[in-house]
Amino acid sequence: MLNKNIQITLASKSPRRRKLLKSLGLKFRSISVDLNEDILDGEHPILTVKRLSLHKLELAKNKIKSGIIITADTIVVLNKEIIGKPKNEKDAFNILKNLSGKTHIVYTGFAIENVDNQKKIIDYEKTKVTFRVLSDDEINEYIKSGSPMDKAGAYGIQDDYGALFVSKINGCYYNVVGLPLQKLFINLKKII
Ligand SMILES: Cc1cn([C@H]2C[C@H](O)[C@@H](COP(=O)(O)OP(=O)(O)OP(=O)(O)O)O2)c(=O)[nH]c1=O
Repeated sequence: MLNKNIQITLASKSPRRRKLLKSLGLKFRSISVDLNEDILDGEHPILTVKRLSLHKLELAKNKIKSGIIITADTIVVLNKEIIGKPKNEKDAFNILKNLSGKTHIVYTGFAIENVDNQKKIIDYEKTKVTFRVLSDDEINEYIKSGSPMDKAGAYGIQDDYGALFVSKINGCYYNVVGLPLQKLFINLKKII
């Protein structure tokens, strides 16, 4: 469905993003970009995920000189407060305790550029996720699995426990995992 001859690079160290992009049936290579993901006081979440995705794209362009580059950034927002990845296990516990029994919003920004024709799109998707009330024991057990530590909001909806924590979702599931596949695909077609 996309021009098969074009080289696609996913600039992300997230194994989830790699798996998601693969599910579109696209051939691509992956590289890592290292960005200190600073959250600015008072910045709207949409601007945050778009800014960070663009920053990752600019870093990737130092390494990749042709074809299409894809980057993304995911954050969780509860009561207007941006929650990134947990700093440690105690932080993960507090985050999950806070999300328990409430609805939060997951924003994923993405930046795509066709380096050959310089067409570039920066966009985002948002999904509402509701957690049931979690017990301290459940949270501690999940933290012991190690899974929360590299994920925004300290959980993975795709994890065994994640599936047990989430009672309702409104919007794109893949967006929560880290890449809004449908919106991404529609936009990729525009820059080829
Ligand atoms: C909310 C949620 C987040 N996540 C993940 C997606 C992202 O990998 C991570 C958020 O961190 P990001 O900073 O968006 O991405 P990353 O550091 O993992 O990778 P890179 O910057 O190199 O692209 O949280 C899940 O896997 N499942 C979930 O349910």
